[in-house]
Amino acid sequence: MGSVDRATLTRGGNPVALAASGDRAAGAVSGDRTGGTGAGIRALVVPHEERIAVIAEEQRAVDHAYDCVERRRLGVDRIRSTHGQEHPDVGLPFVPDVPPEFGVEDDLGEQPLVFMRVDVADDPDGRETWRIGRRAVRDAEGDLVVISWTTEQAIRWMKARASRPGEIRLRRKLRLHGRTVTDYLDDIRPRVANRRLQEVPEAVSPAEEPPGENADAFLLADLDRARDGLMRDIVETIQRDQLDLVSDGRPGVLVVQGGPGTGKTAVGLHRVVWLLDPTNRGLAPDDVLVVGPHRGFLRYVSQVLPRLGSRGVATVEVARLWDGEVRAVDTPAAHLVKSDERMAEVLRRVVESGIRPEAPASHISDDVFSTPYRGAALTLPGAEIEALVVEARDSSGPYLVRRRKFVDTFVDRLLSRYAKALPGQRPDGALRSGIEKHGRVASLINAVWPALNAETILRRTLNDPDAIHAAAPGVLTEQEREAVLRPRVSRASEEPWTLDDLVCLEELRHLLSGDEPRRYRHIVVDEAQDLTPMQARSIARRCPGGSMTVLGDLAQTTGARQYDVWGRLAGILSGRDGWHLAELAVGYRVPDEVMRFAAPLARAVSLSTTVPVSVRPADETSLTIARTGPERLADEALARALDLATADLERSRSVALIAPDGTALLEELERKVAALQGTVAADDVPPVSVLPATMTRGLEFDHVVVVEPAAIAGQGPAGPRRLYVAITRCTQSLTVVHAAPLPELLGAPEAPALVAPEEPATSPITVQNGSAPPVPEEPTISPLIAQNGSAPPVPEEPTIPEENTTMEPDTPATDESFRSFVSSLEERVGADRRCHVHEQVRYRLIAELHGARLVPSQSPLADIVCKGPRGAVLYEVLGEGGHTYERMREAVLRIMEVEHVGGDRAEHRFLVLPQAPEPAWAPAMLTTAFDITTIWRDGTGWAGEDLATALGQAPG
Ligand SMILES: Nc1ncnc2c1ncn2[C@@H]1O[C@H](COP(=O)(O)OP(=O)(O)OP(=O)(O)O)[C@@H](O)[C@H]1O
Repeated sequence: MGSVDRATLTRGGNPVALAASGDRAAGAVSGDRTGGTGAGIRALVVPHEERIAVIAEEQRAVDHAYDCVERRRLGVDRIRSTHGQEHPDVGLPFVPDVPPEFGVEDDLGEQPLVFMRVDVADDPDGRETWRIGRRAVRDAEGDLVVISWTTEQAIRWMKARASRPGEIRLRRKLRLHGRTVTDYLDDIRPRVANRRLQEVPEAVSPAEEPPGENADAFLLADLDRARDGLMRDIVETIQRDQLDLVSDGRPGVLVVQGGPGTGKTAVGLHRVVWLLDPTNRGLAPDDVLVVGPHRGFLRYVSQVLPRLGSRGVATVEVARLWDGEVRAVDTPAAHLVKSDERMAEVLRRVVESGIRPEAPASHISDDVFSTPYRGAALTLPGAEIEALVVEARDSSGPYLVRRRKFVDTFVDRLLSRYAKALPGQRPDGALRSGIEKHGRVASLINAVWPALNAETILRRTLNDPDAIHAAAPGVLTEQEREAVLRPRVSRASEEPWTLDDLVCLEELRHLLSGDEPRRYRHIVVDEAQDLTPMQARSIARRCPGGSMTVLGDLAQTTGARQYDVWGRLAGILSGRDGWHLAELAVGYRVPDEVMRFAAPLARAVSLSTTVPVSVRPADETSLTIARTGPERLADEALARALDLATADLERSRSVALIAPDGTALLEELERKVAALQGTVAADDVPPVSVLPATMTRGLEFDHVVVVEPAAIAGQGPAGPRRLYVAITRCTQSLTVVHAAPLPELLGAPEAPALVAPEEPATSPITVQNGSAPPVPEEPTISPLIAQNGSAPPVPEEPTIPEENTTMEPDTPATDESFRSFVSSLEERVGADRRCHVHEQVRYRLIAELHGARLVPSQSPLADIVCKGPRGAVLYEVLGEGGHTYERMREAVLRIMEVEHVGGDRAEHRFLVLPQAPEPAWAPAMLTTAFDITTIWRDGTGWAGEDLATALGQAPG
């Protein structure tokens, strides 16, 4: 037997590495590092020559694919040259798979053309082996050599589970460096062991692996690569749940909720490519619009679509969707009113109030409008004019279209009376037009139905208290009306238009003339949690078909407005096909340690969202908290950023310094970095960016240094959410440098397990270089963090109201043993809550109960208690692996202990499991024996007995 290169581990039944050649990919694999359960470990020993032979075979196939590309390129060049300079591309439509702008190699950049091989049994096309790549490639006979990853067939194969491979006999992931195959990984293999492979029988659970559990060596290596400030596509390592959303074929709006780094942006961009594929929706590039939060974000994602072969898709920064220049910023109060969809009603009323059916007295005498005109009179009774106005007003259509209707009928009536009075006159177009332009006629028209423009109306609404007060009754409160008023400026050109004003102006143009902005067949909106309702209305107008992909995270809202659930925004955005919500729950960016550090803050800022489980292995260098004096903040942060930027000798690592917006600290950092960059040659400039916290949405860096988080969190109601965004931008490490105490939800100063009050926390800066003054009063850094940078255990969640806790413990203070019992129980409950799965399930249920308009609460002992329409309910939640009978029995005991301490028994008691129980008879057993009911997570919903009671639904 040949030499052994690498063993393969399986997680959840999937082999995760095979025969890697000692590079980082395979080196990254271990059951522990990927957080796996260790179940089903299969050792697979691959002889060296076997590996060489496989790589050689794959290399031949890859070379052939590139040869075909080259052949096609020559063919295209030939066609172009035969059609002359003027119409070089006229014959190209007849060449299969030619991208709109030919040049596959250039489009791909460094990305490999081919990344997967699939062998199938009983293939209807009569072939056994297929290769999947970023583009389709055909050979000289027109046969497919590589199929595009976007085809239905490729997606089905990429999504297949190792435990249910279907027709797949072999699925081989390929790793290439340029055009060279360097490695491969077979994650579905022939069932019959190859005679050259020796397989140790596996003990694999047939249960499907939870999301993220199939993280393989290629994925982990990919996540570890240095970030150069530009996003890359993820087709080679895309995960099943992500691919499901990319290829979701349902009509309507698809809302993708997901915590930081769960791949929402990646999913949105890959979905665009999927939609453009002629075998899927076949949209043209200019049918699609991608809306991003800011220019930096658009730059960051700019390479992804071209690399995937999709050029010509418009991308736009959200604020640029509306015509006009933003000259000012609204006060928070004005912003909240003007961006609310009630503003659309106010504007509608302002516009309609322009129509005044009763002609003013100056135009009417003796109830008749009459004016001399070329030897006769133009006359019409006032009542008739009023009827014409009312009729046009009550018809459908925009203001100016209805005005035209009125003008036409009014002039027609004048004309016909006039023609009768002067029989020699021909009622032709010239006469008609003359009558319409006649001064008194035009003046009456303008008096009853003025020709308005959007700017004039909005200025009046915002400057004139009478206008807004007249339009707002029943829609805006007195205070809200006051909030939008601003002093009048004398010239329209000086009006301080804000972004919300520009959105209102578009709404007004729509009301006035029916003006439609450019329309698209599909719109992707990223960071959509920050859209205002008025912006959402306007975006919906751009997509009358209601086909959109809406990506966001409610916990990352950085604007003044926060949505508890997606329903409100999605309802505005969607059309007749409605909307669907999907959630991504696995994080691919942020290291586990940093995510845990951020988790309490995430839960505090949005109860309804799931904190992602990080697929990136824990690493004790991922998190550093450092305290220094206020005068040294900038220097200390910069020193740390530079250290990080230059620490990795093998590759350049990107670093972001994130500071509170609009502060002297931010300016100081910007100045210092600019000065530094001015002093070194371009090649030596460390890749350090300085960013205000509000400009970090959607971005990522290898290392992030967040400076003075308390100041970020303190910047208005959105501050804590901005801080959450800032601390979740890193792929390698987060450093927090602070002078002020850390915000409670980060440092958790009062969490007893973390703080040793008698021991002043030591700043690592002080310890390391002695440069910072000691800060003896520092109460916020846990010794745990200061010593090893690891994240604290998740502290007790303080945000859920405690009222309604019918089973609040009532400890008899005199009974020492009872107290010890209670504290041991609390400890066990606390330990459970440090399990991600436990907390995911628990918060999901809490969100569900809030959705049912109940007020769930928790205590140090009870996971959830809730007074529902069917009485008080106590829930005991189980974490990872909690679906076994043994764990369920333990949980029953826990319920009894909790009730014993509370001295009360709930009317309903539920066990809440993360997945379906095994064995299936367990719930019935527990109901019969203990009167405890079991429910569990089932995909994105719930299953089990008596769900109506469990989910707080009213009887009947
Ligand atoms: N399946 C995957 N394989 C490799 N990398 C992935 C995968 N999924 C996501 N990533 C990487 O994780 C990082 C985060 O992805 P992305 O920016 O799409 O997340 P997000 O959910 O939009 O994050 P945020 O909400 O913080 O903006 C990116 O570097 C992306 O390339």
